[in-house]
Amino acid sequence: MRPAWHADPPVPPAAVGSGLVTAPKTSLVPPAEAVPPVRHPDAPAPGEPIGSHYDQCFGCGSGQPHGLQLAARAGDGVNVTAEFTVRPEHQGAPGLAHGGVLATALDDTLGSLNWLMHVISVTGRLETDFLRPVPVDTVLHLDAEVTAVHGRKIYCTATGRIGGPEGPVAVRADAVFIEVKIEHFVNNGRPEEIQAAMSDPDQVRRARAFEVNP
Ligand SMILES: CCCCC/C=C\C/C=C\C/C=C\C/C=C\CCCC(=O)SCCNC(=O)CCNC(=O)[C@H](O)C(C)(C)COP(=O)(O)OP(=O)(O)OC[C@H]1O[C@@H](n2cnc3c(N)ncnc32)[C@H](O)[C@@H]1OP(=O)(O)O
Repeated sequence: MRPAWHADPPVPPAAVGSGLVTAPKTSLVPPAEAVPPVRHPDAPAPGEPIGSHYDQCFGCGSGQPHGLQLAARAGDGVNVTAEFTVRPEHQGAPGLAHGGVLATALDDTLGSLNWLMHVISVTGRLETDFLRPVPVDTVLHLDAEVTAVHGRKIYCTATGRIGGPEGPVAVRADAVFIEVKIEHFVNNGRPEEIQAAMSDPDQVRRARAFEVNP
């Protein structure tokens, strides 16, 4: 007799309801009608630290002891640089950074481009290439830039180098971020954290920085 777990006949997969799951993926190559990004007049000056958008952010928040504590600085275009030191808590294999952690470093660096355009956006697609292993204690030198904008879609790219800011590329990513309103967070975040964020004057000031967007 066949064991109970042996399905007969094979069951077809359930229909997926979400349009996003069944829709073709947005290309990471900007369409011909895309326009170059514009540096906002109130963007941080070149070299200025950008600071964290949220102190509990796993990527850049100072309130996350196991987080990446990423420190980004504005570039002179619509670009940023950042450093991340791989710590033992970031391992995937013995002595090596976890790939997901490296993807987080790229993602968060790309997220800090929001401050250069004064647009709030979230990651829609992130495609990552892992080119070299990254040992614990390595400083990952990141840079990210917006390449084009099309409607709410922000096309951007990031690299992470090891052995110095001009060292070999260990990881890279292409991404599409999607512009959202502050309500995206207020309506979707867990109420406890949203309440705490809204009662924190520093957090409110950071969110307000995005309100004026000519
Ligand atoms: C007071 C409280 C304050 C709290 C907040 C504090 C500070 C705020 C300031 C800054 C913080 C901002 C960001 C954080 C920064 C860094 C962290 C690192 C980045 C992240 O870690 S962030 C988290 C991961 N991320 C998500 O959690 C997204 C989940 N997702 C969704 O929430 C929706 O899915 C959404 C909104 C993405 C889209 O939904 P939607 O309904 O608005 O979009 P819609 O369908 O209208 O599409 C419009 C056009 O975007 C294209 N499009 C849509 N989705 C796409 C996709 N996935 N890929 C490629 N293209 C896509 C369509 O194809 C169409 O294109 P077209 O116009 O050409 O037709």
